[in-house]
Amino acid sequence: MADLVISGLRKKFGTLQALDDMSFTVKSGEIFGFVGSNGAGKTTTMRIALGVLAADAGEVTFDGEKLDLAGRRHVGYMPEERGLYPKMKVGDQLIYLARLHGMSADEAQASMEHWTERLNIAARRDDDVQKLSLGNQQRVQLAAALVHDPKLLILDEPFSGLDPVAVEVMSSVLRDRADAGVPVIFSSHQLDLVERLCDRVGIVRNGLMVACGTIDELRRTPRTDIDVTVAGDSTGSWADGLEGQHGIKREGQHGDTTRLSINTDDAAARATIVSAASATGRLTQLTDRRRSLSELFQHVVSAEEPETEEQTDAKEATA
Ligand SMILES: Nc1ncnc2c1ncn2[C@@H]1O[C@H](COP(=O)(O)OP(=O)(O)OP(=O)(O)O)[C@@H](O)[C@H]1O
Repeated sequence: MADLVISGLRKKFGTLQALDDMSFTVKSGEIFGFVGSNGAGKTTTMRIALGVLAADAGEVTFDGEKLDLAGRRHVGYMPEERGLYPKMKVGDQLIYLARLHGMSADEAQASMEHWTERLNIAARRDDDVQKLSLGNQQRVQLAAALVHDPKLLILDEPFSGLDPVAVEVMSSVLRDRADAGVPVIFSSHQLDLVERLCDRVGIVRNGLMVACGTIDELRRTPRTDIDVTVAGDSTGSWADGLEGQHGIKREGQHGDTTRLSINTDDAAARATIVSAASATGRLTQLTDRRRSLSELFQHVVSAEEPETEEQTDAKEATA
């Protein structure tokens, strides 16, 4: 299996620990969404995978082999700082990049024609890159990542700044590549898009992968949100102090009907909620809420920082 495996990457910039034991796998044929707050360590991870930056520790393998210079010829990379030659024509530039990666002149020409057509920029082949709109430059940048028929795709925020049509074109290209067996990893802050497109998602915080899996796996957190609507109660206070609840949000009120969202980690809480609600008024709705990726993200990223050993020691010393 041609999987990309990132194991135990560590990277310090001065005193800043940008990556702290970053580990995850992107499987052959899947689209992996790499998300996290600004500065969480996504670009640093991708740069190390590509070899533009050296790690302090850890390794990156592809298809079971350490990803070295030879292996990197088979990677399609879209850097965060876009890297095209502004004064070169789109077609010439793509052919040049394909040739650099070892394609023959005929293969490079055919591949350039294929990708410029697929990405709807065929009419711009003879334009200098600098004359294109930013969105079209981004399409060329994706074509540059694809033109040498890579076996692995690493894309840093490929969707930022694209119009909805371009988003659809890029999404379908990534899905096709994944269907052809290519592992695809991309970073993004567009969580709706990540949720729609990705087979698996990794959420990074402070240089560490803190949650990783399919959206459904990520939803199976120990806690659930239960939406409850009760008629005959205009306060919603019936739920205050219920056993097993970790937070109550008032979602709405209409006349004497109140809707609450109760966050709970207790399997028995549902029964407690039903009996407390029924004792207050008429229970008209009770559903487990499916959290969006955006809600999961907020939950994971804003979770309390685990204490460091030093902090625990300091607390114990002052106790
Ligand atoms: N060359 C560098 N020198 C010093 N610090 C750096 C360097 N590159 C990155 N950093 C720092 O490392 C941390 C991780 O940065 P990184 O660019 O990997 O985050 P990111 O998750 O890609 O963020 P964003 O979503 O904003 O693009 C940040 O605090 C950043 O300021």
